[in-house]
Amino acid sequence: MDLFLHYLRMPYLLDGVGYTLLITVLGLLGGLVMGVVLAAMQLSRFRTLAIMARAYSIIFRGTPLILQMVFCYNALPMIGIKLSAITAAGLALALNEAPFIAEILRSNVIGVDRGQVSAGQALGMTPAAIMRRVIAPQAIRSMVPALGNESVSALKNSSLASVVAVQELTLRSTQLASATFDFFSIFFASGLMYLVLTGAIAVIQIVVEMLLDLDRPPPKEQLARFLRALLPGRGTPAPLAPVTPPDVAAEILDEIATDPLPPPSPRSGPIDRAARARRLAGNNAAVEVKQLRKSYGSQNVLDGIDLTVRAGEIVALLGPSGSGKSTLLRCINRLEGWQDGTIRVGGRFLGSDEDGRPLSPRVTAQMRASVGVGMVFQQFNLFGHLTARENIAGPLRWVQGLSRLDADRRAQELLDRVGLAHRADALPRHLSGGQQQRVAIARAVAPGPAVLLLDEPTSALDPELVGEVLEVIRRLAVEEGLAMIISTHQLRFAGEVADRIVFLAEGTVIEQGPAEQILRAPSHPLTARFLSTMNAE
Ligand SMILES: Nc1ncnc2c1ncn2[C@@H]1O[C@H](COP(=O)(O)OP(=O)(O)OP(=O)(O)O)[C@@H](O)[C@H]1O
Repeated sequence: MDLFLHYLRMPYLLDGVGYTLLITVLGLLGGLVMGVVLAAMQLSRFRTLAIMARAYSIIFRGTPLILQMVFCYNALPMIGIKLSAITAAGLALALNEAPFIAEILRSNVIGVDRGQVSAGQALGMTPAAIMRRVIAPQAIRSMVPALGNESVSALKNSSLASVVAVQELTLRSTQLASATFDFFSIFFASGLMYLVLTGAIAVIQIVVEMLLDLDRPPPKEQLARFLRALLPGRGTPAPLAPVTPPDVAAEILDEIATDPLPPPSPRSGPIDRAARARRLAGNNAAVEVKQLRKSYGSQNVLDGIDLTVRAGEIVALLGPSGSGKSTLLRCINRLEGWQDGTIRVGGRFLGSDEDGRPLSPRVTAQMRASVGVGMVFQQFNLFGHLTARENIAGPLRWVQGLSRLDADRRAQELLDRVGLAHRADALPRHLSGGQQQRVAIARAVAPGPAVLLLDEPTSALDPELVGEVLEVIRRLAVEEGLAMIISTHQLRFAGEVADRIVFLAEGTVIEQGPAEQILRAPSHPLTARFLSTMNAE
């Protein structure tokens, strides 16, 4: 035991720990920088960059680290690059770690829900803003455990630096053991030193995970949890965690509790359809679709669509599943490209110049914001790491440039109008589907768009939640006089709010006209069949 303690304190071995740490840090930092570059190359739109990054990964993941160390130390001098043993070992470790770290980064980036990316685009966020505000914060949270693993593995791999005579812990332990024949005590002591280092990495990982935990309890509770994690089974026994965490309980209570909408504004009342139609006829076109053709491979999805929606007009898109309603809405917002035809929103070609040449994603995003087109998605697509308030206020700051105070004020006002002021600090996953969609509608309306596109906003909801969402659409969009194109299967709602119904089948408009007329007396047999099926359900 004395010998073991003696080796534990021995400066010769402790210096070895220093070298081990130095190589590990060099390898991890270098690997992280190169990993970010490799991941960016693989995710880039340029195929050549992606292929180069992939080739690098194949080479450096597929060859042993020990060979890479020898190569950096012994072969590089032949082409005039002479490195010290420590630098060569650090470089080799970095070159080897880079593809592994790149894969961790890449898989976590592509793992972020694509719907949130579409929502960011629809809000006018540039690709860089989406990466910084939406993807990175969520990807970083989920990559911490894998990076923790990678750090431990790098620390252990640093022992291979002994092959180029770096005086790290393993080399010094073996040298000492060969000289003293005290194998057991020396290797036991150096093993414990490695354990302390990997334990430190585990502690750092726990702390980072706790700091990034979105459901983080107050700091006091956090400290207690940290101590419990550090000292399992020591000290006062921790009270049993409640079976139902407070947030989940709040969520369940919230589902049960009614959160009534505020009373409707005095503006809502019976509509004089004829007067409204006359007024709308004189308005400018908010959306103009001409001869739009879109196909996925050999499948024609939109086949020569013509559609004009005037400012303030509400158009309901009806049609069987697969008729192309969502695709049409996504094309209007330039979330999709198309093969032929033109689309103007607010008189401008969204995403292309006057000659039809496509603009960059960044310029398209800025155009979306300046034209004023918002979108509500079937799957809500709220940013999962942000509270209800931040989901609304964030884009107002990042895209519209509002101050934090003004953005928060506007978000709170809208949450109030959709009856969710009391849930402003809740994360999307703690809200019911109906509540999430109400926040999503408030978020789309917040910048004051001229055109609002709604892609089956109630079809992912349980029947009892549909009514509250339709009521919010009525209050926030209909009463505000936005031009609206809503794809829906809610015939009654369409009849109540839409000025016009456009019926789509197999990518073509087969019938359109005043909502009342289409719903009461459709002229096309396909429309009639669709309506009778829907009414029967
Ligand atoms: N990214 C895609 N790749 C290939 N095919 C697609 C893609 N998106 C849509 N489609 C196809 O295009 C057609 C139209 O789809 P779309 O979602 O626009 O229809 P929809 O009328 O909105 O249907 P639903 O009411 O079920 O949502 C479908 O046949 C669908 O399979």
